[in-house]
Amino acid sequence: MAPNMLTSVTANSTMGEQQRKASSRAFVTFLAGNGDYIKGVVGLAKGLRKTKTIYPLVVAVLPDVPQEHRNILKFQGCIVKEIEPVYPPENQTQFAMAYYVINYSKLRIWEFVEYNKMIYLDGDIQVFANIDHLFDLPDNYFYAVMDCFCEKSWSKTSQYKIGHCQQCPDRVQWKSELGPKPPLYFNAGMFVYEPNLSTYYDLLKTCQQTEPTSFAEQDFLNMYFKEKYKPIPNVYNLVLAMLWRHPENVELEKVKVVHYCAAGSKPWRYTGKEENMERKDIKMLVKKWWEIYEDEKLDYNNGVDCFKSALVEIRGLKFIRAPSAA
Ligand SMILES: O=c1ccn([C@@H]2O[C@H](COP(=O)(O)OP(=O)(O)O[C@H]3O[C@H](CO)[C@H](O)[C@H](O)[C@H]3O)[C@@H](O)[C@H]2O)c(=O)[nH]1
Ligand SMILES: O[C@H]1[C@H](O)[C@@H](O)[C@H](O)[C@@H](O)[C@H]1O
Ligand SMILES: [Mn+2]
Repeated sequence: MAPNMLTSVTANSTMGEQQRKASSRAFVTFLAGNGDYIKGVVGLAKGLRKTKTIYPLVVAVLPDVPQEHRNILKFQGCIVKEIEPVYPPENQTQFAMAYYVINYSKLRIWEFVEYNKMIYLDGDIQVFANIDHLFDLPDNYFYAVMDCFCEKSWSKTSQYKIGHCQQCPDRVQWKSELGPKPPLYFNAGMFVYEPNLSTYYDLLKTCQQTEPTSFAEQDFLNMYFKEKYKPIPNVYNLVLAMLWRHPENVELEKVKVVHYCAAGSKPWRYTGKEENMERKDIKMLVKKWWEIYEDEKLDYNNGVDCFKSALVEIRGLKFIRAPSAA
């Protein structure tokens, strides 16, 4: 007898509850341009599937993402939503990376009010263990992982210049002559938030009244949400530089979410030549990303999965596993 049997069950409250939650929550990522970040997003979609999340992945795409790439995303089960770019006010700022200017467009994800709660993940993130429980954190906060200030990308900041990092605040303490101690600062590659139209309009308005700075929308979001920010453990967004800057703060075997943001660490561009990239732990994490990206079993199976979800949606049907040898 076939191991998987389709069995009709009356929708019970647990299932109804599950479906209600699943339709009001989603992961969301952001894609711009026709370059290779599409690979990151495909890898992320497959990684999330591997964790057996019950939530979909929405991809907010800028108009410059080609149709062919949008089709690949749909084929991977993603919900593709086009957003308009957001431009910051003009000034002379040199962003830490010139392309960070496009990241202001991320502010559009507050507009996705068909969802009550979302988890934003950068395209250069991989999720190795289920994080659905983060959707159950109390509402009205902004949850994210604290950043590290020790890499060269921070060289223009006072923190970097004096050697102060919030990951080990006692090594070099903040100097009061530099002004009041800055509030905790999060990395904006991963956060839990609630879409909301009044927040959305206010974000856009405030953004237009705020001078752009090195870390673009990441600096802006830190400023905007400083009262609502609640740090969560770094297992939910391991910024790779933590491995060599603050190894005492990392328990690698417990890490659920890896952010390949260090220079040279994007798995689809990895050569191993840049500083720190020859490390064993980095090689291992890059390999793990590739194993997910190349695993065909993790591709969204249009034939079977679409059929299953349509039935569950329409008829309240549920799949149960029949005894293997009846
Ligand atoms: O050509 C590009 C460049 C970026 N992205 C998207 O934008 C995200 C952010 O870019 P990076 O991941 O390269 O940026 P970092 O991780 O170095 O940057 C960090 O700082 C940035 C400051 O703008 C953002 O806040 C970003 O989310 C945060 O993780 C990518 O993951 C990807 O989803 C694209 O789609 N195409
Ligand atoms: O957004 C940046 C980026 O990801 C950098 O690579 C990293 O050095 C930073 O800590 C982070 O804030
Ligand atoms: Mn990133």
